Amino acid sequence: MTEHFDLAIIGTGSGNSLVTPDFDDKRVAVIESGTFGGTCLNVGCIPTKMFVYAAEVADAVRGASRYGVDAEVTKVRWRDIRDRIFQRIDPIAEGGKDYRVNGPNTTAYLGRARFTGPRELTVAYPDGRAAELTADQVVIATGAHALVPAAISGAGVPFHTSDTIMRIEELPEHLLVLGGGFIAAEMAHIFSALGVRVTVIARGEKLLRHLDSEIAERFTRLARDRWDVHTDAHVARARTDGDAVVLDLTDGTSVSGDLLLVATGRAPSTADLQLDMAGVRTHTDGRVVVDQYGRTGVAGVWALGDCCSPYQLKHVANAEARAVAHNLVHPDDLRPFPHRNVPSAVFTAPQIATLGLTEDECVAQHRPHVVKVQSYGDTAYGWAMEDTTSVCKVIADPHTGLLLGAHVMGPQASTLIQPLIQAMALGTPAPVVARDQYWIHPALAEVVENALLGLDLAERYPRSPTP
Ligand SMILES: Cc1cc2nc3c(=O)[nH]c(=O)nc-3n(C[C@H](O)[C@H](O)[C@H](O)COP(=O)(O)OP(=O)(O)OC[C@H]3O[C@@H](n4cnc5c(N)ncnc54)[C@H](O)[C@@H]3O)c2cc1C
Ligand SMILES: NC(=O)c1ccc[n+]([C@@H]2O[C@H](COP(=O)([O-])OP(=O)(O)OC[C@H]3O[C@@H](n4cnc5c(N)ncnc54)[C@H](O)[C@@H]3O)[C@@H](O)[C@H]2O)c1
Repeated sequence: MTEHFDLAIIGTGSGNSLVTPDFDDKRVAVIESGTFGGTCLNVGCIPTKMFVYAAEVADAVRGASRYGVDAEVTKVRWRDIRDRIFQRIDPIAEGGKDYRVNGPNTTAYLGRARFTGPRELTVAYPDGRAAELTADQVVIATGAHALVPAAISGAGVPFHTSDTIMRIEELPEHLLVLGGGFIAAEMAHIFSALGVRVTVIARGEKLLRHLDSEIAERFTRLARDRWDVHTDAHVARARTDGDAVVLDLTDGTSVSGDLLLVATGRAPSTADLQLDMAGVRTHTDGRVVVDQYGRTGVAGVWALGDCCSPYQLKHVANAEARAVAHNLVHPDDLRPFPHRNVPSAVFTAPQIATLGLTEDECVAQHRPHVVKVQSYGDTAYGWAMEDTTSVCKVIADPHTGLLLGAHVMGPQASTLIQPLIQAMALGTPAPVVARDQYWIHPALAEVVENALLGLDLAERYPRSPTP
């Protein structure tokens, strides 16, 4: 029997938040083929950052003697670290599922959805059964999944992705990380801080190539001190040698380790949705085509998050979900996806946060710009930390004083960048941000204050009256 709903949501990551009070007296189908709560909660942002915290504690202990405090890491209890994390997360996912299964206005379909018509779906259950449903409105929120290059998947070698590596039973001695992006940098940090030897194999000439090139270069230099980093490296063949996984590289060298993590990007999970049956179009990379409001072009069919977004970031997926939640019930007052000035952070060591244009992009776009690179080490808190490598780089328009970009690499970068995110969001000129508020002395935030004051803009912005 085909059931009919007011709203059907495919995917319970950010999609789960669409069941707002607006639907209290409506019928909502929530469809999930994996673990309730999606990537961020189960295999993404949250567990990785809980591991990162443990990694930072271990690194702090190792670096303590610099401050005259002798300490050492005598043991890493991997299973305890792992279990602290998942014993907290797993019940949340389970509770989220129960809430939808037993919700007064929700029906949970725990299987894989595909379209059979514009607002018609089949859900295939793991036991082979299937259910049919229709809905007035359907939201595609199916996220993305790890991409594994054919050189690995076709070779029959054992490998992990970020979906599985956080639940392993024992730490390896030597981890190979294929990729040079977000996940590679975060996982290399976690595992090396926990005592694992790490080799990173990246096809670019530097790690984290999406960053401002000065930051990426500085980071790659620091990474080489901690990990065995192979750049410009391409896998010709993957094989096993006893218990070891071996990657033969095209330059004739080989790397070998006892565990392989593949972190080579994530593709939108849209291939098996039969979107053509609904008339929903996709980009060549598989992302659902949507307009600025999340509309697919097929009446009543929407999309949000990693399955359609140019940003694979949870704060963006959540912001898109807030827009779609509004748009579903306000067809005459649509809210756009907030895609301007999207910040991100890589929780590696050192932490990196980024916002807006890179210096290279300013040059390429012929944007007049001024730049200041402020070292943490030139501020009082930086002295306390004995910091020699961390920086806050700000880029501004010399005519308006408005920030064009900000790039912070060092401790607390993801927090330090927040006043710069606010300045860009609110359109506040850099000198105004720097001068028209207090900066607590001698807090680390003085790095940001000094970066802004160091921009060559001062003449245009005389000090405003004391607030
Ligand atoms: C290791 C890792 C670390 C990350 N760290 C961060 C971070 O620190 N900060 C940050 O901003 N972002 C981070 N991200 C990215 C972030 O997790 C994603 O951008 C975000 O979770 C995407 O949310 P979503 O709702 O679009 O998709 P998801 O959360 O992936 O939800 C999609 C859901 O749809 C389900 N599904 C898929 N297809 C079907 C189908 N056909 N039928 C039924 N259900 C289906 C899936 O099982 C999944 O549960 C990280 C990602 C990873 C992998
Ligand atoms: N802190 C965060 O916000 C955070 C953390 C993790 C993941 N994420 C999100 O998840 C996405 C996926 O992460 P990711 O690290 O897998 O992707 P990524 O795009 O950040 O990096 C992919 C890396 O793999 C390399 N690569 C791609 N194809 C390859 C191939 N065939 N062979 C060898 N190398 C190849 C790329 O050159 C790049 O270095 C990120 O783009 C990010 O949006 C965010």
